[in-house]
Amino acid sequence: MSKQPVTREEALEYHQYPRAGKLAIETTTELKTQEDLSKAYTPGVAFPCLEIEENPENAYKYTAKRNLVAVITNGTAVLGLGNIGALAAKPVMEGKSVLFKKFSAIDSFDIEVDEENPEKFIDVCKAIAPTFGGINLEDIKSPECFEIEKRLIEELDIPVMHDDQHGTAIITSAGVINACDILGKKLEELKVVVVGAGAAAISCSRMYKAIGIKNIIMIDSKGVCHDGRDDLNKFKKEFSVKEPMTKMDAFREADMVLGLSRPGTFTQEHIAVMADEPIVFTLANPTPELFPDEILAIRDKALVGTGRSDFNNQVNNVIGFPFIFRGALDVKAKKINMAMKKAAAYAIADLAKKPVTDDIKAIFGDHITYSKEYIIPKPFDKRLIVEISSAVAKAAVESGVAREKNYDHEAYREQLSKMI
Ligand SMILES: O=C([O-])CC(=O)C(=O)O
Ligand SMILES: [Mg+2]
Repeated sequence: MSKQPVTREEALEYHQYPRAGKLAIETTTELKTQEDLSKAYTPGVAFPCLEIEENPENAYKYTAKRNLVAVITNGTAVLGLGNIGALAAKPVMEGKSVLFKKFSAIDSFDIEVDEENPEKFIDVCKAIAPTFGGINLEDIKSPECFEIEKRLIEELDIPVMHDDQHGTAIITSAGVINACDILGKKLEELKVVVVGAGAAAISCSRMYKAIGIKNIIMIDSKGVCHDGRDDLNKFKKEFSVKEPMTKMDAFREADMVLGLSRPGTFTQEHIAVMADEPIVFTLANPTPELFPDEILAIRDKALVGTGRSDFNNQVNNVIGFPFIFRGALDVKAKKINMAMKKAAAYAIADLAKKPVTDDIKAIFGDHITYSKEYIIPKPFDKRLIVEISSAVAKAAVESGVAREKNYDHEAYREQLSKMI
């Protein structure tokens, strides 16, 4: 049984009115008089141009670069919809831009690049990079996404993050840390089945290892990734198990399944053979691998999370990218590194343990407390920006990737608390 709280008609209407799309551009300076015009445009505009020519750092002072992120895709792996192309990906990218603006006051352009060739795509990103303070890569298929991100990180001096990899890894790490805490399971003893072997799956599995999980079995569209297979790319090989086994074997007594694939890749029969109080994250978007009611019908003690806004435990990268970039931009970080990602994951996990604020209770009801039904903060929690962005900024400063030399943690937290 599937729940469809948002209808197609409602969603289409939302996108069509009051005007087509979800974004517009606004100006930040006055432009009323002839004098304003002379400052904003020629001749006055030449002065900041020359300042920047002399010292590129001045772009952070005289242009919108400092608070501007590009949301870039080529449309090759959009949500769980697959390769729907650059143009059809535009609503998702506009959506990400809206989230940047609403949740962390970051301006962004959505950029849909009709180019599947990784080298050419990298060239496009590098060529437009001067405009931006950061680049959020989105919905680019694997394995190409790994090389694209790696090269851009190496070759650009602004933070570049492929959100489907690291955003998802950070959030699901926070989720699994808290799920284990609540269920009394230990990360080191957890048996985890990862269904899907794309960008998010690989990145989550890497981060799970970094937080102490040892037993991971990865399943792609052909079955369990094991050493006897000759069709695995080097990323899947990182997680291949020694001996062949069936999907059902993989699920037997597993403590957790992380679904990052598409609807129907595992079923109630698989959930039925999992360990006591299984952790089930069905994160395919928009339609999960299995719906929560289908999971709970067969295992009423399961701890369930989806990627969607309409169920408990929304394990979605919206909790991460707006705040991670906020912290990175504010200390003019050159990169987003593992120290910053881990800091974000623990900040998210810790926030869920604190009592929720009245405005969250007003939306979701008084019952919202740290429990199986609430392991991850809600996207509308105003404390997210303070906790995550400050944790990321501090980690950037401490790990030596920040350009900002006078970072004051308490003052920054204070500033963040007034931002949204
Ligand atoms: O857009 C979302 O809800 C999460 C995401 O990045 C994806 O599914 O690709
Ligand atoms: Mg995505």
